[in-house]
Amino acid sequence: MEEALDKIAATLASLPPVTVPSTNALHHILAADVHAPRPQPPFRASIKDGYAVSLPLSQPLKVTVSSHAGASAPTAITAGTAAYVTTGAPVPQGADAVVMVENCLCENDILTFTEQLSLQNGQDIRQIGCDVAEGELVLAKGTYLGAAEIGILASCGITSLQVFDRPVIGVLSSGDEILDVGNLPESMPYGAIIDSNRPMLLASIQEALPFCKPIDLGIVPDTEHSVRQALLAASEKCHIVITTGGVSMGRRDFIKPVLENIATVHFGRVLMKPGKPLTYATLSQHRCFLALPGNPVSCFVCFHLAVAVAARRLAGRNVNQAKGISIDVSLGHDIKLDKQRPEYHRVTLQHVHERGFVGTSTGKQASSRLLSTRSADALLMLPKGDGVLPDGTKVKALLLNHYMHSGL
Ligand SMILES: Nc1nc2c(c(=O)[nH]1)N[C@H]1C(S)=C(S)[C@@H](COP(=O)(O)OP(=O)(O)OC[C@H]3O[C@@H](n4cnc5c(N)ncnc54)[C@H](O)[C@@H]3O)O[C@H]1N2
Ligand code: MOO
Repeated sequence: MEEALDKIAATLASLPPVTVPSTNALHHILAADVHAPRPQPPFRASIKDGYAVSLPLSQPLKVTVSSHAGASAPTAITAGTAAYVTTGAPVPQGADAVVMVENCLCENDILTFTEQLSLQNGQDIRQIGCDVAEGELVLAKGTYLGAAEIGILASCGITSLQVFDRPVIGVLSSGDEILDVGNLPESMPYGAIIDSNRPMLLASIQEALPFCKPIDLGIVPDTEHSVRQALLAASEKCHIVITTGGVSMGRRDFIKPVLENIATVHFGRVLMKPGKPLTYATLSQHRCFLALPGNPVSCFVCFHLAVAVAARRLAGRNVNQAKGISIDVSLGHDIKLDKQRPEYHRVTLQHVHERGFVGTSTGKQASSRLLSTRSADALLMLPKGDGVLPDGTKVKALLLNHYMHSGL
């Protein structure tokens, strides 16, 4: 599987940069460094509600100036005078420190102090540029733009910026037996199956890859002609086309032969459980197909492994970041290994004192049993082998909905 993921990461590249208004920048990845056009604060600002004074301190002082947040530049103070200042307000020239109101007594604009004060030069004053210097690099190329970054852009007064275009991912189900859940007949025909893959994958894109745009491509019947037409049409409007079903060895499994005909197939089988028939093909370094097995759980697992890598790569992540985040998890109970294939076992995670993250299996791991994905937080990456891994064994686990900032 590692090799397959490396292949996906190596054959795709970031989509071209586009300019977007910063109000639409959420979930994008920055395509160019952003520098602060002005310092913050842009003027010396008071940290407290109080009185700006010059040093050395004397008393009483005459309060000659009042400076509020948002006011225009206040008049300078001179020896023997002070300025009333609110938090965030400009500190007048001539002032060296601010004394907070709790330490002051002011009657008829005559200011005295309630205790002996030893003030440092600059005390309770934010100097110009102390938060952000003019020209400072505030967001580097490659940064994922979440809520915090949107705030930083606004605080710098940046209204448009260069980001990598968002990958468009189309989801197509295949199979004569597959029915749309929104359009079910009164009585279900014999052999019919409700399409759970498409709703699950469209939701997974929104949940795990919020930087992508999902497109519902519906259901295609099992004929070579319709599969071919559907894939060609989909590839015109999508960067990634996900298909589900029809990718194994059956007589009506047309996805693979069609892909071989219209694209470059890089692999058509992977030693993994579930997901063995996973197939990957490209049209260019910006357009690809990921043909996922029809079994619902295989679909779920292949999405979090293969589709996620492709999407992160197109969205601007480098080869290493595209692979997602795995953490050490301690098994909460014995787990039997598969003799033939490395397995991606669905677990919930709890953080337990002195044990760290403990993984508990979601139960029977059959690739048809979608309940094995219920509430799953991670995929344990189990090696193939004989026997069981005992309770407490440390195993790597891929986080399913992990932290965007540390690698997406
Ligand atoms: N002779 C072999 N047969 C199979 C092999 C093999 O190596 N040799 N591999 C098996 C493995 S592993 C898998 S996984 C499946 C994958 O088969 P397909 O991708 O061709 O999927 P289908 O046959 O179309 O469907 C499999 C299963 O999933 C149900 N399904 C399909 N689409 C949906 C959907 N949208 N929503 C819900 N359920 C869906 C379908 O009804 C079938 O039950 O192949 C094995 N066979
Ligand atoms: O690999 Mo299949 O995906 O066992 O069900």
